[in-house]
Amino acid sequence: MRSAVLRKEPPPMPAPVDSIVEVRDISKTYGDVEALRGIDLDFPRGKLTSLLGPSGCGKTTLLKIIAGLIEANAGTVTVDGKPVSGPGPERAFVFQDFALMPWATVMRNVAFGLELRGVNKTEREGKARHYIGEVGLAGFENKYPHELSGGMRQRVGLARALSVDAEVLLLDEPFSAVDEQNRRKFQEDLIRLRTNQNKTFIFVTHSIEEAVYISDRIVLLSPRPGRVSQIIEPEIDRSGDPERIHRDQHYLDTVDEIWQGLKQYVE
Ligand SMILES: Nc1ncnc2c1ncn2[C@@H]1O[C@H](COP(=O)(O)OP(=O)(O)OP(=O)(O)O)[C@@H](O)[C@H]1O
Repeated sequence: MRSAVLRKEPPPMPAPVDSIVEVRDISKTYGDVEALRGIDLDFPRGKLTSLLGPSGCGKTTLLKIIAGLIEANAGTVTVDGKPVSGPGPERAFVFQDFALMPWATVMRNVAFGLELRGVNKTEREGKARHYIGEVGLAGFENKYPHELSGGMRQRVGLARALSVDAEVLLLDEPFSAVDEQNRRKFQEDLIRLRTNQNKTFIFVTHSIEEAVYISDRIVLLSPRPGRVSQIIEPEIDRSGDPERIHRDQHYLDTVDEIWQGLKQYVE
């Protein structure tokens, strides 16, 4: 006799996430200030993850620990399974203030990372020219930083990070110093670059709208000491007109959901 018991199929195994950066139990204090406590995070390869949270929750600190620019008090960061003990060629940091050399042209600034690695002039300038084009600065190769707008200087910083072929790009509020128009334009460029270049981006921002608009995944940190409070995957369809996306109900609902979670921390 056949059993009457209906057996349920076991649930399908979730697809394994291919993480390029793994953060395990990271804590950081500055003197008496506890900035981060017990951070565990995986950053999927080829995706853009934003770190979002109230001012002072340790977003920049976490980014700099991943970059190897500052040391954690406890915990580990690995990139492709290798422990981070300082800056490395597989990671590039785009600074908030662009950190350009004022006495050097756009070309030299963009090629500088390659120059430091001993790449010959023809090769490094070829590569730099390609990325200058990718970030929309073709024709500005021989200009100096003071001849460029804030938005353009920021693009130079991004082109420099792209040209060293780092797999992971770490961006610390790259849009904070530019006007709204440039910000929108750059967000779109970043979405395009993420798709075309297949790089992993880790991005610090203050803006919920920006995080939802550009991110595959958003990590919400709680107020100091920063801990992971929520991970959101906005799943926005970015194929259409950016204006339409900004009015899309799913986009607006996601922004609101994050705001509801964050507003308790804002006086
Ligand atoms: N070098 C430092 N020395 C002492 N305290 C520091 C240092 N750097 C950061 N802090 C403190 O650690 C905490 C976390 O700073 P961090 O800049 O990482 O936060 P954040 O979330 O990026 O802030 P914001 O959103 O305001 O840029 C803050 O309270 C900050 O004042």
